[in-house]
Amino acid sequence: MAATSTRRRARSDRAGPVTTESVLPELRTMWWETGIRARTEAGLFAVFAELPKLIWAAMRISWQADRLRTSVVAGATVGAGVMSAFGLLAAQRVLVELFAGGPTADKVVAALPALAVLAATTAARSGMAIATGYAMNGLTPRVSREVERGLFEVTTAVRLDAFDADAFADDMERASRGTDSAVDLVPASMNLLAGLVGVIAVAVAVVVIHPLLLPALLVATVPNAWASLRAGHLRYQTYIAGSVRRRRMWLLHRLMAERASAPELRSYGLRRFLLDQYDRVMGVETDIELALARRVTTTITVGSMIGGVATAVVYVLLGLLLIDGQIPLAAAATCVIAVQAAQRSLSVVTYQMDRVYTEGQHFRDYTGFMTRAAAYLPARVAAASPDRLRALAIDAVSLRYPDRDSAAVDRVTLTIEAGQTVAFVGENGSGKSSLAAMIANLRSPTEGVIRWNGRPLPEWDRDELRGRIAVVTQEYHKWPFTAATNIAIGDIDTEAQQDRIEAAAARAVADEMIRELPHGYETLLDRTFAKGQDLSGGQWQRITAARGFLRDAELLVMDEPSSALDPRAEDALFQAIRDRRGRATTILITHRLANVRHADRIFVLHHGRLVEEGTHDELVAVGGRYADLFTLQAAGYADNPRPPAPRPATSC
Ligand SMILES: Nc1ncnc2c1ncn2[C@@H]1O[C@H](COP(=O)(O)OP(=O)(O)OP(=O)(O)O)[C@@H](O)[C@H]1O
Repeated sequence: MAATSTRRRARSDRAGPVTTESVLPELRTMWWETGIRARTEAGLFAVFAELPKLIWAAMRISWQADRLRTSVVAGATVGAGVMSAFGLLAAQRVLVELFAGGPTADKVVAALPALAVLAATTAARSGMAIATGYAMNGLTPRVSREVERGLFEVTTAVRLDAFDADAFADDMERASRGTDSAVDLVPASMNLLAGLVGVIAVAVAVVVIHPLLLPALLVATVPNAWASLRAGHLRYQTYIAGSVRRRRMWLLHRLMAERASAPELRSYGLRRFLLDQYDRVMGVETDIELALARRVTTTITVGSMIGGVATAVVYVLLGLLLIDGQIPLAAAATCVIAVQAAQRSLSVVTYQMDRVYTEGQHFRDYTGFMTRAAAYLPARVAAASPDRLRALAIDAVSLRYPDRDSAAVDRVTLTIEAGQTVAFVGENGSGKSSLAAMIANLRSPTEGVIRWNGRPLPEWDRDELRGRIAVVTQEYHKWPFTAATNIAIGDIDTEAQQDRIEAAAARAVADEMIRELPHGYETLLDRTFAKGQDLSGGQWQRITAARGFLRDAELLVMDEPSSALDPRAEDALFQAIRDRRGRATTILITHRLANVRHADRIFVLHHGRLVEEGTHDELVAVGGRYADLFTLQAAGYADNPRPPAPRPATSC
C-alpha cells in the first residue's frame, strides 16, 4: 500500500502535479490590481478630499433617476437640520425661563412661546423625516434601475474584442458590484448630508452658548470619525485584492454545483481535485478576511477609546465652566443636550462617511468602467444603408488577438459573389471562425478591409448590415426560452409568426422533433424552470440552424452547423443550404468535407493564411492540402481503408 502511494507520488512529481497555481494562475497579483491598490493607499486626507466628489456623483445619479424625489429628499434633509438648530435654541430659551426667579406659574407662562416653537420644530422635523423616508423608498429602485440599465446598455453594446481582454472581465465584475453600491450610496450621501447639517446646527447653537465648547466637541468626535474611515479604507483594499480570487471562487462554485459540468465531473472523478482547489482558494480568502478583521477591530477599538476619553474631557470642562460661574445653569443644561445631539449627529456622520467612502469607491468602479468601456463601443459614423449584396471582397485582412504572438487570420484576400455557397476549410485553429466573424461584422480586422459591394463594412449602417447577415456560430448559446422563442430570436426585430418559425424549423429538420416535446413549440428549454426540458446536442444544433434560417438572410454564415447531427439530419440540413444557391449567399465552415463538394468555391486556410482555393474538383486535381484532408476522410468510409499490417513471419 505504502509502496503504491510512493510510486504514485513519484509519478506525479515527474509529471508535475496539477496545482492551484498551475490551474488558477490568476491568483498571482496582476498589474492592474497593483495600480488600484496604490490608489486606495492614499491617506485619509485624500478620503476627505474625495467625499464631496462622491456626494456630488450620488446627487447626480439620483437627480437623473428621479428629479422630484431627489428634490424632496434634499429639501427635507436641509430643512430638518435647520429645524434642529431652532429646536435647540428654543430648548435653551425654555430652560432660561424655567431657571429664572419668580413664581413657577409665571415662569411656565413665560416659557410657553419658546415651548410652542420647540413643539413646532419637533413636529416639522418629524414630518420632514417621514417625507424623506417616503421619497427615498421610491428613489432607491429608480436609482438601481438607472445604473443597472446603464451598465447593461454598455455591456451589450461593446465590441466582441472587449471580452478578450482579461482586465475587462474583472472591471465588469467590480462595476456590477458598483451598481449595488449606487443604491446604498444615494441614501448614505443623503444621510451624511443630514448628519452634517445636524452637526452644523448643533455647532452654531454651541458657539452661541460658549465658543470654547466647540473645540471640545471636535476632540470628542474626531477619533471615531478617523476609525470609521480607516476601517472602510481597509475593507476596500481587501475587496480589490480579492477580485480575481472571487472570480475563481465563482467559477469553482459553478463547476461543482451546476448541471452542465456534473456529468464530466463524475466521469473524470474531478470531485477531489475541485474540492482541493476550493480549499486552497478559500484558505487564501479566509486568511485575508481574518487579517482584515484584526486590523479593523484594532482600528475601531483605538478610535472608541480615544473618543470616550475625549467625551469625558468635554463634560469635565463643562463642570469647571459652571463652577467658575462662566456659564449660567440653563446654558450648561442646554449644553449637555447639545453635546448629546452633536454626538448623535456625528456618529451618523462618521458612520455615513464610512459608507459613502466605501460604497463610493465601488461606485467609482462602476463609473470608471463606464468610461473605459466607452473605448470598446463601436464608432458612430454617419453610415449608408447597404444595398443588396452583390459581392464581398476580403482584402489583405488580418486578425490578431491580444496576447497572441501569431495572427489568427493572416493577410487573407478573397472574393465571394452574391448567390454563391462557399466553404472555409482547414485544420483546427486555422482561422476559419475568426475570418467568418470578421465577415459577419462581429469582429473588426486588425489589418486590411472587408468590402460589401465595394464599400468597407464600417461605412454601412451597422444595424441594417446586421439585419442582412445571419450567423450560426459554432459555440451557439442555449437561450433559456421556449423552443419557438429560441428560433424567433433569429429575427428579433420582426414580430414572431408561428408559420415562419415552423418553416425555418422544417428546413433545419427541427420541426418534428419540437412537436414531440411535451409542450411542442412552447416547451421551455431550460431545466432550471418548472416543466423546463433539455435537448440533446444534435437537437440543440437543429434549433440553432433553424434560428439561422428564419430570416432567409442575404448572407448566412454557418460555422460547424452539423457536428452533432445524425446522418439523415445532416443530409437534410445541407440540402436546405444548397437550396439557397443562386438566391442568397452562404459561407459554410465544416470539417465534413463531403458536404463542401458542391460549394461554388472552397477556401483552404492554414495557420491563418489562405493556402488554396478552387472548386472541389480543382483542389483534388491539384493534390494539395485539401486533397490530403479529403482523401484521409474518404478513406474512413472506404470498404477496406488500410491494408492490414503484415503479420510477423513465424517459423513452423
Ligand atoms: N477569443 C480569442 N482569443 C484569443 N485567441 C483566439 C480567440 N479565438 C480564437 N483564437 C485563436 O485563433 C486561432 C484561430 O481560431 P479559430 O477559432 O478562428 O480557428 P478555426 O479554424 O475556426 O478552428 P476550429 O476548426 O477548431 O473551429 C486559434 O489559434 C485560436 O486559439
